[in-house]
Amino acid sequence: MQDSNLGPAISIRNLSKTYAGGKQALNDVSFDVPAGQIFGLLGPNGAGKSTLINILAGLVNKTSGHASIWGHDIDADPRNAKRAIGIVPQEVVFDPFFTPAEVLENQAGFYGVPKAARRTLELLAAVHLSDKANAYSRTLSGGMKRRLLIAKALVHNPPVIVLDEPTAGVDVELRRQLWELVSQLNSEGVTVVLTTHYLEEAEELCDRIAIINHGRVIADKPTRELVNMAHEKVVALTLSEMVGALPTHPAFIKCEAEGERGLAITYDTSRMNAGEVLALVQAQGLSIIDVTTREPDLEDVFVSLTSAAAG
Ligand SMILES: Nc1ncnc2c1ncn2[C@@H]1O[C@H](COP(=O)(O)OP(=O)(O)OP(=O)(O)O)[C@@H](O)[C@H]1O
Repeated sequence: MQDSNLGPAISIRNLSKTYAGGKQALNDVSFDVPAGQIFGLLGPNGAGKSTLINILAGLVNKTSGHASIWGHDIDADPRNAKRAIGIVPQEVVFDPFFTPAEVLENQAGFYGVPKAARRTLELLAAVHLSDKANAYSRTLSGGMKRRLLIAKALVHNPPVIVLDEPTAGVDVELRRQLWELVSQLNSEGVTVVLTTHYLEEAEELCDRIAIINHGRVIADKPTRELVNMAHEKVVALTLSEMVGALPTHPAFIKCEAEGERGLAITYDTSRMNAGEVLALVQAQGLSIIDVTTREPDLEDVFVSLTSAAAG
């Protein structure tokens, strides 16, 4: 059973990692993963996400700083820190001659889970693999293997699981299934950390998101707040006649003609609202016959934050 923990599920303080060749993969990283949440760790390729996960998993040694999992410091109490976390790796690695039930039994044995406390059939049911319990792993589809990996990470009943790019390269249907599985686990009380390249996935699933870039944390906020950081919106207008001179205003970030009678205005939402944009366009003598707007999304924020940090 899980021991109780009143603090964050994961706490990371001033964590740095420089690899033997001199590459600094993490530079003074600090953040908390609140217990009970789905937490997204985002960043471009090479940002340091895998390094961070591998440190938590005990597979890579940090250079300096501290990390604790469910209240257990990874240096002072590595045994309990490891027992508190289940890692779902990016790559699917199974012995093809074991069956899903055997894969889970072997993993339970590895963690020293007594036979009576094992949950093999329950876990297979949770990942919708009951009917494959005794099939060879090599006969499973890619999606089934990914689900089996999740069950494998759960055999020791960890309060925290980390999924490294769980939906990389999977089709839309399987992605939806995995999202449901993650949400279901979370609703049962498991804290979930996931890394992903799909911003839509992070926006849909995660309560909170940290963005890491060049080994540094450049944002760490509730998802809603992060998305609202994009102070840009677009109104697309269809005008009754050809656009001559494009309308201008200091709060317009961009104004572009689209086709013969279209106009796309990107404006600063901290300075005006859509109604004011329309009024300004009309005041410049243009007659509007249709309007659509586009909400900012996580991608807008991600691009602006990571490109700002690169500059
Ligand atoms: N074992 C290693 N030895 C030397 N450098 C490494 C090692 N592992 C990773 N790096 C370097 O550290 C940096 C961070 O890599 P890391 O794999 O943590 O990034 P990532 O954010 O997980 O990227 P990706 O999304 O591509 O997996 C990269 O520049 C990478 O080349």
